[in-house]
Amino acid sequence: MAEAVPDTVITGTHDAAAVLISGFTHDSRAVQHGDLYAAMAGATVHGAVFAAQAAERGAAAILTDREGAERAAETGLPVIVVPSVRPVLGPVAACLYDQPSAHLKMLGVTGTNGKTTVSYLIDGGLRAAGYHTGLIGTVETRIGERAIKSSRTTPEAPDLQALLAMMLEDGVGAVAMEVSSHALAYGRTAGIRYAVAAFTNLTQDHLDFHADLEDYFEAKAKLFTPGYTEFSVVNIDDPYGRRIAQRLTDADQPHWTYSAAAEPSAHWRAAHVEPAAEGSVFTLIGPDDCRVPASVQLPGGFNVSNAMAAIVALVAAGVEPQTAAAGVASVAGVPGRMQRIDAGQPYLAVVDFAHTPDAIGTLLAALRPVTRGQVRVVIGCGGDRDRGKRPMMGAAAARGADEVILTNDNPRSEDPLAILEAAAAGAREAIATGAASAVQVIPDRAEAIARAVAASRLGDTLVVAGKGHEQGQEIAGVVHPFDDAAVLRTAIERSLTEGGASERSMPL
Ligand SMILES: CC(=O)N[C@H]1[C@@H](OP(=O)(O)OP(=O)(O)OC[C@H]2O[C@@H](n3ccc(=O)[nH]c3=O)[C@H](O)[C@@H]2O)O[C@H](CO)[C@@H](O)[C@@H]1O[C@H](C)C(=O)N[C@@H](C)C(=O)N[C@H](CCC(=O)O)C(=O)O
Ligand SMILES: Nc1ncnc2c1ncn2[C@@H]1O[C@H](COP(=O)(O)OP(=O)(O)OP(=O)(O)O)[C@@H](O)[C@H]1O
Ligand SMILES: N[C@H](CCC[C@H](N)C(=O)O)C(=O)O
Ligand SMILES: [Mg+2]
Repeated sequence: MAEAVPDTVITGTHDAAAVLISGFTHDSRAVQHGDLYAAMAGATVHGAVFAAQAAERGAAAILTDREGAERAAETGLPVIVVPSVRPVLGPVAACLYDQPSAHLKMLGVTGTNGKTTVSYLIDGGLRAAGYHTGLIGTVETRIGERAIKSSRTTPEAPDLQALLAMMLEDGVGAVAMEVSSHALAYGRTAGIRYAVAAFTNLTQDHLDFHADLEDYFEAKAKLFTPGYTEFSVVNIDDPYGRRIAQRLTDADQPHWTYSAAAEPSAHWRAAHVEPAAEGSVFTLIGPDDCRVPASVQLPGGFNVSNAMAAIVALVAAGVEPQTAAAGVASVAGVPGRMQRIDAGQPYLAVVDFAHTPDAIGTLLAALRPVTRGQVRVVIGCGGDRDRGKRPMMGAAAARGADEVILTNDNPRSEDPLAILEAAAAGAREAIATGAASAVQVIPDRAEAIARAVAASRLGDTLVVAGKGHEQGQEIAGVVHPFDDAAVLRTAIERSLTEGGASERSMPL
């Protein structure tokens, strides 16, 4: 392993060469007997502070930097000292698990919105092509039919490589995975080379982590360079996608562009798009006169774009276009994405994961044409995340919906009312400049949903946005069980039998 990492120093009283490592983790709380514990500098603490805990839990050795070396040595375990731990996590983990990704067809998806959706659609296409598949992303990790709950969109490198090793062991041949900008900035995917990577779009998010939009873009753009990916698939309806495509063209790197807006210069274009409440049917036109009848069971024009990303990525990975399209068409839904809740109510009720200004605008624009009455949205903004997007989210909601109910969405360590006020300020601004929307603030999410249900009438659309598949509401560091789909269903059922709703609300 030392050869994999330059400038490595091994210290300690043991014969390090003879130490057997059975696993690898960066979290002392997850150490199992025989693990190598990576003690790294974090934003809040240095992992070496937990070296003793790792040793107690049975760590076999510690990987750290100069700052952590002394504390690590105090455990008496062999210590491997490298200049910086994060950059070597990927290569070391890949080495310890015997380079699992080298034996897997890896397909990566990045972009602000659509990663989870496109990954599920790719998974459908891979299955149609006969692959035993792996899936890694926000909602879950799947090894064939076995699902493991995800805690991250893209796991830290030791966990990621361990998952890939489990997949290989299980006979998986191809993996669809989300690659977040955090992952690219931190090098979580180092040690993996993607056969194909797809770019969906880029709009404001995560500016708590990235210095600015340009920094966020450059993190995403890394994936479309030869060290990361062999073949790139890029949405040129998006201005940042056009920049990536231009770079690929300039560097003569293999790539395909796609456009749901039928941009003539795109390698792949959508034609004859027929949108419907249940999804869309379209024709995919590609190089060499390729014409493929395609469809996607997820409603909204943006899901035509997502379906194109998936089909084009699959074809780039060697799947026949018809098979790829059939596999994508077979995906019945993605948990918490445009998920319809039907409890017999006379209006459309949907749970969706829109939690960026662009996603909220896109979502509401997609729901308007299928709504005869009012569009009503229940939405909040996460705490300890990009503060700049909150007024933008409030404004997007006010511009797209007739009625907006602002409510809590994981306030985390922040004051919930301060977060709501930031979103409300954006909504007020939008209304002052022409948006015709009624906005109210109901901090308690279950109450907000009940109030929205009580207001809904025949032909309306009610969308509960921002939490999608999430199963918890994090308030002051405590995660309370909360499932939008279940709460919405119960509220609808109750309204159908009892009618009425709570009277408590706060004026905007
Ligand atoms: C901003 C970010 O990504 N932060 C990550 C970062 O945290 P940090 O630098 O603050 O770490 P720290 O708390 O100072 O700890 C330093 C080290 O001590 C270790 N430690 C800490 C405590 C302890 O008891 N024992 C222990 O070993 C930690 O594991 C870490 O290795 O390193 C930690 C260890 O790997 C991560 O858990 C943590 O992710 C946090 C939980 C997080 O919320 N990340 C989110 C924002 C994230 O990564 N999101 C993206 C994108 C989401 C999307 O758009 O889909 C994702 O890919 O999920
Ligand atoms: N192509 C798209 N363009 C704009 N908005 C989209 C697009 N695809 C999905 N969305 C919106 O974004 C939400 C999140 O979609 P999805 O979960 O697929 O994205 P993601 O990139 O995985 O998000 P995250 O970064 O949180 O994991 C959806 O619920 C929908 O409202
Ligand atoms: N991957 C995103 C999900 C946000 C979902 C939303 N419910 C929130 O809590 O802000 C994040 O961690 O920023
Ligand atoms: Mg995701």
